[in-house]
Amino acid sequence: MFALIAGIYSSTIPPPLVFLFLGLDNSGKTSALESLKVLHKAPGPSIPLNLIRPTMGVNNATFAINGRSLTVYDPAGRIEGRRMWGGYYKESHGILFVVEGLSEASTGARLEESQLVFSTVSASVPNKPIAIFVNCPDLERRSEIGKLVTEYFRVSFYEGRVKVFLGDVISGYEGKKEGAGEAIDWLVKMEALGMFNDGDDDRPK
Ligand SMILES: Nc1nc2c(ncn2[C@@H]2O[C@H](COP(=O)(O)OP(=O)(O)OP(=O)(O)O)[C@@H](O)[C@H]2O)c(=O)[nH]1
Ligand SMILES: [Mg+2]
Repeated sequence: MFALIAGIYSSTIPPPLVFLFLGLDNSGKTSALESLKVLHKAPGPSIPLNLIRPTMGVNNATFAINGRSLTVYDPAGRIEGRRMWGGYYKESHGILFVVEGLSEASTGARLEESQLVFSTVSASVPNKPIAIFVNCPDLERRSEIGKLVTEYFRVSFYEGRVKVFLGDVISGYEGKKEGAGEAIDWLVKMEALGMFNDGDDDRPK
């Protein structure tokens, strides 16, 4: 009887959504994750911004947004770490791609490398939503850098599958839904609407 009730109960609870945080090393993936844990009151401690170190391997966290449970994987962004990214594509419902929007990092080789990595990721997951979070603490230059990334990453080419969000991670730590917070809400909404669902049967529904 207990097994029957437990079975009925578990069949009414949707499995967690899975989101993958990608982007170059030092772009702010782990900071974004930790700020989202604060914003959404995730169980357990969150790491303060000044104690976050480069990721070796993969971080993960599970928390809820509007009652829907979600799991985030946050792998290392270094070149060696990028090799493991592909192992998470299939089970992911969407991707949050972080671009470092510091003035000096948003031009030249770093932006070029970020765009190249982004285009490889978007080609590898052709039917899943990708939120680009431009992590730009410089409020005055934020919209200019956001426009630059939008054009350079050819966001309009993706016809709604890719969307840019501007902000920094401090706002999440302060409980404000801006940048990464809005990006993750958009990913949840895209999944709820069944947008860009590639019908991958192995992925949790
Ligand atoms: N002040 C400030 N510092 C930030 C912000 N975002 C990231 N940082 C800092 O930037 C550094 C790199 O951030 P991480 O979150 O470790 O970057 P990552 O993308 O996870 O890097 P890897 O783990 O190496 O792939 C950390 O020292 C953060 O404290 C921000 O919005 N404001
Ligand atoms: Mg990290």
